Amino acid sequence: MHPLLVDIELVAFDLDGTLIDSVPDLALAVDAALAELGFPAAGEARVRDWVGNGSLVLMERALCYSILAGSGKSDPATGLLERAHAAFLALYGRDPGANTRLYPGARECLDALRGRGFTLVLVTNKPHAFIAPLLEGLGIAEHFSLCLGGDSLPEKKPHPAPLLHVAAHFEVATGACLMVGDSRHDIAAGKAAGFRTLAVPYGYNHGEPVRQTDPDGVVESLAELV
Ligand SMILES: O=C(O)COP(=O)(O)O
Ligand SMILES: [Mg+2]
Repeated sequence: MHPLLVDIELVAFDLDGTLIDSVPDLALAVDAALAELGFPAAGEARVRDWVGNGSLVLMERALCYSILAGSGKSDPATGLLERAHAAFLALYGRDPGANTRLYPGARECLDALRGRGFTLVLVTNKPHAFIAPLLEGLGIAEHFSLCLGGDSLPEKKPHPAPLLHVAAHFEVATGACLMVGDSRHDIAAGKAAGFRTLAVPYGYNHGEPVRQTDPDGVVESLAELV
């Protein structure tokens, strides 16, 4: 077992970029939403760097890019962003898991931790409505005792509120909790909540190495954790 798990009771997992590679489906929905509004596709490589702050910010980044590329302006009107976001939610919601896969090691890690009695929770910035279809499609819904989305509480990561919420809900001291994530928002939220932090370097962190955020540990694969 990884040294970071010593004295840990609860493990909070990020979803996108940590457990699942969801960018293929996110990018399809972003590009389809942009097309509905008359903008050209942004493409998967760009979308990869825009994931991490929830769906509204994702579409804001996509619109800013599209408008900047097309006209030199970078400030989308509020109405346009609302329309783009609504289009994204509808398009992504049709089949959010069609091209989404678990990263190597993720299932083994969840199975092993669950088997050893850890409380597992999911804390993602993704809208809550998409969590169940994705987890059920991948066969990992039963592993989690609680799932929070980016719209479950007034604040989302990097704010510590979702992590403080899960620690309080299960009556576990924050020092006995570990946050596992791929982005600076996960590590910042974990540190601010008093959790131990573990980063995976293969996910989405706005194009920068997540090691720069000084997590307590880094694993190349979640299998290393167990
Ligand atoms: O939806 C996002 O922006 C990111 O979701 P995550 O918190 O699971 O990485
Ligand atoms: Mg993530």
